[in-house]
Amino acid sequence: MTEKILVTENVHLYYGKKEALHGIDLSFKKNDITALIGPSGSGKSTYLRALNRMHDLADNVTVNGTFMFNGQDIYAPNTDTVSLRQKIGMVFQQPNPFPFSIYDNVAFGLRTAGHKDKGFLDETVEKSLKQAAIWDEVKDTLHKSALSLSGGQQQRVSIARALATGPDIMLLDEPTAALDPMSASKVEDTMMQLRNQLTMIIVTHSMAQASRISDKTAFFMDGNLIEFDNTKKVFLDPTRQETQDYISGRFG
Ligand SMILES: Nc1ncnc2c1ncn2[C@@H]1O[C@H](COP(=O)(O)OP(=O)(O)OP(=O)(O)O)[C@@H](O)[C@H]1O
Repeated sequence: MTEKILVTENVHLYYGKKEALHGIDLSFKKNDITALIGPSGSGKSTYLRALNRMHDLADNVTVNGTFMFNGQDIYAPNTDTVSLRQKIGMVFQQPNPFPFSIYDNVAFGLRTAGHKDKGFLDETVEKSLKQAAIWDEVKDTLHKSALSLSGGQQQRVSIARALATGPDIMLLDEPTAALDPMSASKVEDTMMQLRNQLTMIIVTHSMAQASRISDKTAFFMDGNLIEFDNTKKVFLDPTRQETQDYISGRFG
């Protein structure tokens, strides 16, 4: 049996009275990379943000449905959202380092979780920056401000920060969209290197990126999941006409 790390069923989400997701059923296999694709406004980011309860921070959002992470109910009233987000980390479109040093950025989640031991922090910061494929570029400047780095480097530091707390799942919302092509390709390489180490769910507008890096692709339209399958199948032989039209650039 294939192991599903995250199972969502019948997900409905409302912004005020407006229904943005109309009953999404989507499950993720451990260590798969899944691309969420679809036209602007189709609900990809809305769905992604529901997976680690980012909508809790807004007061007009209602989320209904089942969200099970390793058999645990993400929306159970006793869920600690800080530890949830350490296990289901997030990387955003705009690199968002804190105005601290590179080291302090990566150590941030560990310190929040109460880790103080310098040896442990040093080791984990180094390991995370290596995993995010940026160690060689920053190892001599760890105490410089993260804001002094290029956009692509900042994005890899953001990935390292998310990795430091040992997530099982990483949510990435258009992580390369704000970067120049060279930086985008480095961030994409980083994701490829993380393949098999954790489960990744990535929202992307780049069909080329989705087909290059993902195992599975989910196509969203108007708040509905239209098609979900192996990436090759979705791109080469989609079942639904809407998917075909979207990937061939007829709309979106
Ligand atoms: N904070 C919000 N308040 C009200 N409506 C919202 C909010 N955020 C998104 N929406 C609406 O929810 C729907 C889905 O938006 P969402 O951003 O999830 O789409 P998307 O597929 O990620 O789009 P894009 O590719 O442009 O990022 C859209 O109709 C959008 O206008």
